[in-house]
Amino acid sequence: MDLPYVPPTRDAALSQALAAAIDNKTKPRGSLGMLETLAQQAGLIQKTISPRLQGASMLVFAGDHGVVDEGVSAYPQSVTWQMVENFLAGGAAINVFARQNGMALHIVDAGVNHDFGKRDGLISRKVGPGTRNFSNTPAMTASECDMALRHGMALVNDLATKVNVLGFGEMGIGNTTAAAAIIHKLADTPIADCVGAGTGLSPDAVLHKGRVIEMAVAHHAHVSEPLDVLATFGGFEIAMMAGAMLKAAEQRMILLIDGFIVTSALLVAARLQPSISDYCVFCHCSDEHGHRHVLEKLDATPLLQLDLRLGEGTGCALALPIVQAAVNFLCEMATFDSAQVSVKSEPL
Ligand SMILES: O=C(O)c1ccc[n+]([C@@H]2O[C@H](COP(=O)([O-])O)[C@@H](O)[C@H]2O)c1
Ligand SMILES: Cc1cc2nc[nH]c2cc1C
Repeated sequence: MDLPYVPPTRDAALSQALAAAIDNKTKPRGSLGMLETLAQQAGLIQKTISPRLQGASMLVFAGDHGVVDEGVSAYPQSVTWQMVENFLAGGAAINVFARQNGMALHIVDAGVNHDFGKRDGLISRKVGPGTRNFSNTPAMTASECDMALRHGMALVNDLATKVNVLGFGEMGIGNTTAAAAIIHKLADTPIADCVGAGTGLSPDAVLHKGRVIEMAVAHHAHVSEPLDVLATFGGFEIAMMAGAMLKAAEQRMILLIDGFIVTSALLVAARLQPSISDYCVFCHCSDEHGHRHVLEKLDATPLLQLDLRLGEGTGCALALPIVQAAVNFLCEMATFDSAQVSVKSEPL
């Protein structure tokens, strides 16, 4: 399959022009901290010293996981479709935060084990009724994985003319187990550092979850290529996100990365197109045990630390105003010249 090419955003001359524009604003040098880094990043992504946010959308991908048969989640699989209904009714946390911050919300059925029928507001891209249990068989076939990636790319193609900021969220009971296995394989992170409580497992149950992953990884010991790892351990929502992310970066959008599961999809994309990280804002560090470790492997500095562990893209919706502030200060703040403020500090 032809995957999108994602070029690095590196541009020494533009970077210098952005730094000069940022330093000319009426503030002590560097005093807007990470907002300055974000302003630089947005400028490099959009190839301009005056980046603009045209609009922001949130894509929430839902999928089910056969590995829940091993008792790896605190909640039953039916919660996946029930939460999709909640998204459609506007009552979930992501609905509240997206509304608050003016993000259009799109809910995608990537592979939920439920027949929703034809529903207003639900984007139906069901690859199958959930993945297979990866303890004893690959979660999906190569062609299912391919289909999920393609759907993700096509969805973003349709959005690319309308918005230039895209948040990624997910819903899927069992998906922290899939994400942990992917991260272990692709970031070479020890299983113990990838496994966490997910929706709220007890410490004993977390140990059991770790053993399930250990045995599955041993069963599929020969698997190592990113797309094979994705097909063997992933979920339809994770694969669709990976495709969507690659297309979004190709289209030079700003990608808002949520928590543990979204980062596992990004890791797959980054193993295929390493420069994709240039386009990513890592919105928060999740309370899920492994997130900190994978962020470190990606050399990513998360914007927020709020002890969230919900998913749904909630971290993206909460971080969006910070990204907006970064772009706004660069475009709207007065310069030392225009405001006639002295550039040099007084000698002490
Ligand atoms: O985003 C995160 O960091 C995160 C951390 C823990 C849990 N979740 C959410 O919880 C669900 C997966 O948890 P689990 O225990 O069923 O694997 C799934 O719907 C995720 O959106 C999300
Ligand atoms: C209720 C509930 C809501 C969620 N949202 C994302 N993952 C979730 C898991 C549960 C269990």
